[in-house]
Amino acid sequence: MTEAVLGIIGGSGVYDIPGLENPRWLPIESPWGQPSDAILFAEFQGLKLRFLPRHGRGHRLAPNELNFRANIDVLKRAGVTDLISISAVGSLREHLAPGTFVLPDQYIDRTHARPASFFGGGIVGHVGFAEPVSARLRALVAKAAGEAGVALSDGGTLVVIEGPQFSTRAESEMYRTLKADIIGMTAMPEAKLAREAELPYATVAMVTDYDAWHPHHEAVDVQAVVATLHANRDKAQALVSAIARGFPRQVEDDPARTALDHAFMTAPEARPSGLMSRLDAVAGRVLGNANGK
Ligand SMILES: CSC[C@H]1O[C@H](OP(=O)(O)O)[C@H](O)[C@@H]1O
Ligand SMILES: Nc1ncnc2[nH]cnc12
Repeated sequence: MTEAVLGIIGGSGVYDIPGLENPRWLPIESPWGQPSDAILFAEFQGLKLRFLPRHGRGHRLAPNELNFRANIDVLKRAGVTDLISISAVGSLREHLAPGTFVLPDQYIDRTHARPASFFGGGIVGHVGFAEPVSARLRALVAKAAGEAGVALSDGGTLVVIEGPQFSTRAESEMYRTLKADIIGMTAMPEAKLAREAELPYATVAMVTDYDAWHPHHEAVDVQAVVATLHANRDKAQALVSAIARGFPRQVEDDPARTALDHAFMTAPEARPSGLMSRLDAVAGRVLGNANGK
């Protein structure tokens, strides 16, 4: 049996997790460049937790400046076995009012200027992504929300835009016609890279605004987002605590853990050794490590 290590990526407004045991911020180096910040190592009732503030402490990095590959790589190096990501999102549906939590089960990727894969440059790999969210993690989060008394809408499609600007009204209306339910700027390529790193992944989204489509609500601005984040801070913390309390202490089966079993096209003898060592944390299980293990 392997011990579970829960990774949490904190989004806008979430730069720390209070109430953890033995917290220590440890910088971790990555061959993929600079991650957003050091990782907060801690425990919670016997569960190992690793927390990374996506935009860095003090919110120094814009969504389009994030080094998503380094972030996923360092979380994997920190021993994370399961990854829950927290995001502030806009609502594209009347019934998803600000303050609502949503657990999307699908994404639409509208980002276009971010490195979105660990593979390429001599090692070609393709992972399946039809079901981008771990159904097991979603069920755990939904159960935790029930226990914490936090209302949560389970399922839905999150469209991810490049940002950092919010959408035009026409774009916002177009995303509604694409059947997207919520809109954000960071779940892609994060979710893709988590899958390539064989990490089960789920987004916990908190609705902060009605984006730009709603006839009776002002178009989104940062002030509105921050106000909703502050007003719902206690709920968000209660949800995170309940997730950690109920999280299994041992690793459970998940299809994401074997995502790389049949992913690589490149013949073993054609794989560049420099790239193999760069992939040691992400894909060492199937590629072997730099020492040829
Ligand atoms: C401050 S609103 C825009 C900003 O908030 C969201 O970030 P995160 O997903 O990290 O919570 C959104 O994606 C944008 O980056
Ligand atoms: N309306 C919106 N669009 C994109 N990202 C967001 N994050 C919070 N609200 C958002």
